[in-house]
Amino acid sequence: MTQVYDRVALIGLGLIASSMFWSIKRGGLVGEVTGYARSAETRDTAREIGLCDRICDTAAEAVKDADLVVLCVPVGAMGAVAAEIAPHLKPGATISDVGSVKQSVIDTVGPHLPEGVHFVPAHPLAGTEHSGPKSGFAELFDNRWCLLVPVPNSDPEAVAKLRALWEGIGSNVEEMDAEHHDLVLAVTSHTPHLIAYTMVGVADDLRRVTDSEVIKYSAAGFRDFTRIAASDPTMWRDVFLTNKDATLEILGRFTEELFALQRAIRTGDGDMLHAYFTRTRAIRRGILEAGQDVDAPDFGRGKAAK
Ligand SMILES: NC(=O)C1=CN([C@@H]2O[C@H](COP(=O)(O)OP(=O)(O)OC[C@H]3O[C@@H](n4cnc5c(N)ncnc54)[C@H](O)[C@@H]3O)[C@@H](O)[C@H]2O)C=CC1
Ligand SMILES: O=C(O)C(=O)Cc1ccc(O)cc1
Repeated sequence: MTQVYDRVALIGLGLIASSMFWSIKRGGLVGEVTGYARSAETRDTAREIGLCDRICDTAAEAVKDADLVVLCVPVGAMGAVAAEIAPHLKPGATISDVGSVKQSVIDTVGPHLPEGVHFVPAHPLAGTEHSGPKSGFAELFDNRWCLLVPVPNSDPEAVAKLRALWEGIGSNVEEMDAEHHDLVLAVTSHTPHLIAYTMVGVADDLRRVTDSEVIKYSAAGFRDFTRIAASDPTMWRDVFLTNKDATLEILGRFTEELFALQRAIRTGDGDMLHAYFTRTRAIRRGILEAGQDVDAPDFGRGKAAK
């Protein structure tokens, strides 16, 4: 595979940054990858496991001379990290991110960036419930979507290079505007996570069902909820605080539908329930016929998947 960038800096060394590093290495896509994490413990762990070609003790040192800087921290921390690194960015460098919400990143990172630095926000639609520098693996992004969300003045050449990197990493790349991205993700990822958190909370509150019974008798649906509800609390707090409007919009629609189903159960309206479940079954079958494997444990699997 051909090299896309000479030097890339990864800021925040968790699941996404570590997976990016291993897949960049697998593909020989970058000359040198530097890394920075704010905690000394994370930097030590990264050095121990060979994560990044060089781990730096300051963000300034990590981004110095980097052609691409990728912010891999929770969405709520993006602005502060951008302010810290901005004075040290190389003129002509590209700055990107992997945050799950895009308008907030554009609003909080954009104002800190100096003239001559290209800003191309991005979001890989792949992840797990695990976090930290040891949780990454090279195959995470294979055949998954990565959405690029260029800002109005994003340089087309900078966008094309970032696209080449994500394609080299194994993803299918598409471009989308931030508002649309945040609404789509509220439907496909953010609200489902909130529902999983709620369902696990409800089971935990049910004193009649002991923990061991919940685990012993949990069928696949509830198990999937517990996996999703084990996701990183800081990351998901930030997702809901920053994608507030779209999540509330989808949640409003969700509760309306839930009340309609609740009413059908109370009144014994079997026809309504049957018609509803027939419609939702057709949606899933439609997804499968379109060639998308929705059995994957996460949302947003790419077209090329089996
Ligand atoms: N976990 C997932 O499934 C996915 C996550 N994302 C996005 O990727 C980004 C990173 O997520 P993960 O790698 O999963 O998280 P993680 O929790 O594994 O790693 C986050 C890293 O950021 C650092 N960090 C946290 N707060 C910070 C702050 N205030 N200043 C500087 N560094 C800070 C942490 O120490 C850690 O090194 C988030 O914005 C998330 O929304 C995107 C796709 C999937
Ligand atoms: O683990 C799962 O089920 C996921 O949904 C992974 C995920 C989490 C957050 C994202 O922004 C994108 C993908």
